[in-house]
Amino acid sequence: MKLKIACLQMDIAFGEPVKNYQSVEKLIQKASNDKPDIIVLPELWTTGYDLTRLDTIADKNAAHTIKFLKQAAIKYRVHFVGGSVANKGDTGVKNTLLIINKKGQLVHLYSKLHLFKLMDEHLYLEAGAEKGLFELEEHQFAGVICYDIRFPEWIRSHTAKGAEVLFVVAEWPAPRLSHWRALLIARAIENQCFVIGCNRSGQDPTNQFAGHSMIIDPWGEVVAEARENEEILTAVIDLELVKEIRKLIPIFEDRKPDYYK
Ligand SMILES: O=C(O)CCC(=O)C(=O)O
Repeated sequence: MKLKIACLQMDIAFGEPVKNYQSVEKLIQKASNDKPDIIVLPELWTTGYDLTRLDTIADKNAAHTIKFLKQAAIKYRVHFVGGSVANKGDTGVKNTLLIINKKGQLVHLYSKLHLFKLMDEHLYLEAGAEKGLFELEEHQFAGVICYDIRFPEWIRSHTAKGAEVLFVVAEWPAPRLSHWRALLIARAIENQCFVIGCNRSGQDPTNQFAGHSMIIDPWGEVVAEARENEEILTAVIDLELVKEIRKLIPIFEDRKPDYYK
């Protein structure tokens, strides 16, 4: 099955959800001219890293964002890996990835498991407890968030269950661009899966972000890569390639998980 992917590599207005919904609405409309199957948004796209104000600006139960993406999914007949948003629940705020299908149904929610202490996430966010696995069009996919890609065992726990594409939504800072590129390519090669990394561009009061969203095939080849500024990055991926490469070098059959404990 072939899928056209569009990553919305966008700048994010710091702590201004209303502005961000408006710019995302325009970007979705623009991306839709190309008739993508899946639109991907970056991490914390409604608020950015305005952590000290998250409690007031987070979306209660992600309800507003879910409604917004459901309407767009139906209007443009497109699936959303809807980036992550600050999602306020009863016990605190989580950094939650939203998967909405083209019928406008909420398919899955995944909240970031590994909180990034270098950016104080652990002081303002609650970690999630669910996996990032989800199904669209009868195929298995996985979605994770930014720092999660530094935990290959977490990613493997998804691909070992059949995920053929790994979506990574991020606010990855520019000083570690070389890590972003190397880690995404490594995750693609070692898991023999497509990796779609959707990063933000621009800056906030403390960070310059890297951009460089990437679409990587299961052989580790970079199919498409954005530069540092706002851009809609598009590519068609063919899931047959996952099957072919997993057959050529059958790492999932050759694994010895009993020895890895
Ligand atoms: O791991 C890194 O270097 C960046 C992680 C990050 O920025 C995040 O998880 O938000």
